Amino acid sequence: MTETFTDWLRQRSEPDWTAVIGHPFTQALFTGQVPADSMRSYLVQDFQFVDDFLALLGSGIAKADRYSSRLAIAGSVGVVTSEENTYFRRAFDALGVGESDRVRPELDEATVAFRELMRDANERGSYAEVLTVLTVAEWSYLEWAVRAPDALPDDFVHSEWITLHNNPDFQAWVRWLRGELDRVGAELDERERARCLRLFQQATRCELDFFNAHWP
Ligand SMILES: Cc1ncc(C[n+]2csc(CCO)c2C)c(N)n1
Repeated sequence: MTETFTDWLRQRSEPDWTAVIGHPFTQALFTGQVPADSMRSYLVQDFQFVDDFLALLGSGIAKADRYSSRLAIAGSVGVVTSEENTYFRRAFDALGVGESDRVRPELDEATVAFRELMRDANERGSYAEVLTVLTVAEWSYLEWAVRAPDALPDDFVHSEWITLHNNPDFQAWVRWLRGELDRVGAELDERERARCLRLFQQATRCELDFFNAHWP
């Protein structure tokens, strides 16, 4: 049996990985039972997270080793800057989020930690390291979202946050990201693989802390 690089990374990031993809915040989301205050603080912080994530996608485009990879990453940039963006605006309107919390909220500790990890990968990381952080963020979100039941909550703030992360285009993007990291990972030496593993574990921990920060 051949284990892929991304399987290897995930297996060594337990128990945190499983804690992220079955987090009570996501369970409550499935039934529309995340309290409005938690949903508001989570989305306000996540909007700031997405800003750094977008910068990291740019770093991936710059560092990619071939044209087809740059194109694939550029395609996902379009998603972050269109659909994702209107979701945040509409959700902020529905939740009564004021202008300052949309533009420059006070950042939680968990948001700052994640931002620092992403900025570090952006400024100093190799292509493989950038892909590692992107893969944790996208793959973990796909994994919780595909666990959603068929019947979604009525409130779009809850239901669209689920469908943004389990729709076929998003699944294809995560499949591409994993395949890309598997391809690049196969060429790495032991030291570089170990660096990716450390980053994968740290990013998974950041995901867990991010949910925990908005869950009582
Ligand atoms: C803490 C946190 N981790 C991961 C994601 C997932 N994610 C980050 S940017 C983006 C846009 C699509 O590529 C998606 C789905 C998130 N939103 N918040």
